[in-house]
Amino acid sequence: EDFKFWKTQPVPAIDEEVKEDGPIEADTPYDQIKKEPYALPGSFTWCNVNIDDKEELTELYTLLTENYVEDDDAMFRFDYSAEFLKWALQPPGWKPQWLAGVRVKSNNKLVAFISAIPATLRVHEHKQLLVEINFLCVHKKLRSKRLAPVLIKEITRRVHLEGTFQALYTAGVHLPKPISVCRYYHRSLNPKKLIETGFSHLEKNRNMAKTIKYYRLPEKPLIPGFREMKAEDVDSVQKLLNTYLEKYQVAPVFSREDVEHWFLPVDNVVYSYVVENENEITDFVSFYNLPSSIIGHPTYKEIKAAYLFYYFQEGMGKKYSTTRALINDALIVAKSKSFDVFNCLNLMDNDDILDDLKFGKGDGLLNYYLYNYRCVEVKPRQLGVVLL
Ligand SMILES: COc1cccc(CC(=N)NC(=O)c2cccnc2OC2CCNCC2)c1
Repeated sequence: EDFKFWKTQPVPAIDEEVKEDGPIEADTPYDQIKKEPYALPGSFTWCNVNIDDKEELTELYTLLTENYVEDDDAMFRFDYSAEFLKWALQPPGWKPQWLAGVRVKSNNKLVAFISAIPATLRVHEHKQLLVEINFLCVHKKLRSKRLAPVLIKEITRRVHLEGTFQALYTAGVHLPKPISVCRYYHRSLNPKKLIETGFSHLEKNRNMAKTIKYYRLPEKPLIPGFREMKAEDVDSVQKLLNTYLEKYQVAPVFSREDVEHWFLPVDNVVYSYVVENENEITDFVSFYNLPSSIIGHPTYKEIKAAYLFYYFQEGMGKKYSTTRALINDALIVAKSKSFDVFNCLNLMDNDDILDDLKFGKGDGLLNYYLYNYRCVEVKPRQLGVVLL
């Protein structure tokens, strides 16, 4: 019945009104942490998915591309690429035992997965070392065997063993208890394909020809000094991004290594740009490549989707660009790289530009959660953390 598992976990009750921030339970002393993995149903066994091994990386890719998150109408499924997964799962401080898989004993088939990566998150004034949980996936044929609770307990145990007791995660489903509830938005770049695949529909009073014109973008970015980020920019980006994110109530704090890993461009994975004028970086914007398979479509197989990642503007950001101009240049570059759609959430300052830049409201919500940490509710525009 409702939230049987979550009622056993250190998270606020669904109807609790959180009044102050803080851990829900104390750190577990090492000698009280279970040293052996949680029991799995008979024919399954735990493994660490070794994504440095090409075959195992492909096994993980295949599990996710066939069984991971779909949209509410089961028309699209995330299709994270193998290169993307390697990037997403091996940031500074990553641990092999935090890429937990479940295999069938008889044929060694990978049938479930969950991951944790380290991060530093500032919650109001408190800097919290925690993990980001992501890619929880159970093969479609093993649903309702109550495997997800076991995966969550096992990754929690493995994270506890490394001395970490808080986590951050997102989900489309409403669980006890979101720290923030965000809406998602889409900006058409290739409206013809999006309409033909059913991702979006023609607005009333706007035929296809008018729709193509409505979403048309320039060939090249408009902001003077807008260029790809490079290694020499890392120090400036780290300083200016961490400073910019201080305006949000909940936001990550990036080390220099974090900035190198998350923002130096990687073909087909992450795209990052800076605005440089008079030898000074004043603006930054990034987006990541997350295509979606189109389930059972005869002609189109994929939606090429870009997802807004982090950005900043120095000072009041009015010197060279506004948030609008900055995201607009990201749209222009994404279009020039043949993305079909540009997605984002209404967090950070995104809400200010959604209408002007012709984003349409998505049909769903993305809930943000903290594990073992009470946090007074955060409005989306006060949230500065973007997960993959
Ligand atoms: C278009 O293909 C889809 C395939 C699967 C699910 C969805 C809807 C959806 N759930 N979208 C989002 O969660 C989303 C929408 C805008 C921006 N970021 C998002 O999610 C990110 C962050 C959380 N992990 C998934 C990727 C769409």
